Amino acid sequence: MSETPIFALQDVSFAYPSGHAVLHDVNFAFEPGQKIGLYGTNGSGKTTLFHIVMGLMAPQRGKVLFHGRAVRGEKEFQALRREVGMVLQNAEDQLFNPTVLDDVAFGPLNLGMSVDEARERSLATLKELGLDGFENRLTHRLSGGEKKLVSLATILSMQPKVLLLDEPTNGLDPQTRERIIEILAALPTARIIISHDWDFLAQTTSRFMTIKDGRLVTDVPHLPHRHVHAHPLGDEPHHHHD
Ligand SMILES: Nc1ncnc2c1ncn2[C@@H]1O[C@H](COP(=O)(O)OP(=O)(O)OP(=O)(O)O)[C@@H](O)[C@H]1O
Repeated sequence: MSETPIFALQDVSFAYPSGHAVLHDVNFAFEPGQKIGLYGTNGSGKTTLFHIVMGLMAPQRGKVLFHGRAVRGEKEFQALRREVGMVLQNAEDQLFNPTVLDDVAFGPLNLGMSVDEARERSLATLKELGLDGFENRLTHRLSGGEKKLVSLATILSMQPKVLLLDEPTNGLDPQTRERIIEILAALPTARIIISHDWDFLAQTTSRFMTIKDGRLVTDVPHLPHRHVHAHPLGDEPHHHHD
């Protein structure tokens, strides 16, 4: 192996306190530069996997590695979260400040930037996402699509090495979905994207993986766009716009 994975899961098993077992013996190493689409039926454990990587949930067995070393405790997970940014499924959960600028600058300030630097970084990020002039908008008054784009901005403003995106097109109007595709297709940042939107994944990632019966299946071929409807696996992701 040439480069140490940015993060890895080693023999990870997870069950909820209710006893509901979700992940069994998951082994996975995220190599620099990878762009992975993660699909799987509802409730298969995709979001749970993200939460374990971020240190928001602790597995009963196994560990999370960061640059090859086991992550122990909240302080070490904070270091991981400086390089791995998660965009939550529900934008409302990501936005908690009165204005867009406050939300987008929150991460950079947290990373230790000065107020001026954080402001500059935030304005540049908003501009890249086509959100010029949004800085003083009130977050709670934004449309659903605008909230989604701003929630992406709150993570991109920290310039993470890896993006974890949880169903980023879910519930979006077609225009915003297209904008998210354009943004992610142009962005070099490594990523894992959870989605049921096969066409979206084909345009924003270069390989697939899935969770089946608690096991992570990583050797899923990434088919060319035109073969979207001829996927050999039984449970191909479907489009849904609910
Ligand atoms: N706090 C919890 N307590 C008990 N069970 C939970 C809890 N959170 C999630 N689960 C269950 O664990 C399983 C995995 O959930 P998870 O959210 O990881 O699935 P997912 O693959 O992301 O699904 P979806 O596509 O619906 O978001 C589901 O059956 C879910 O109901």
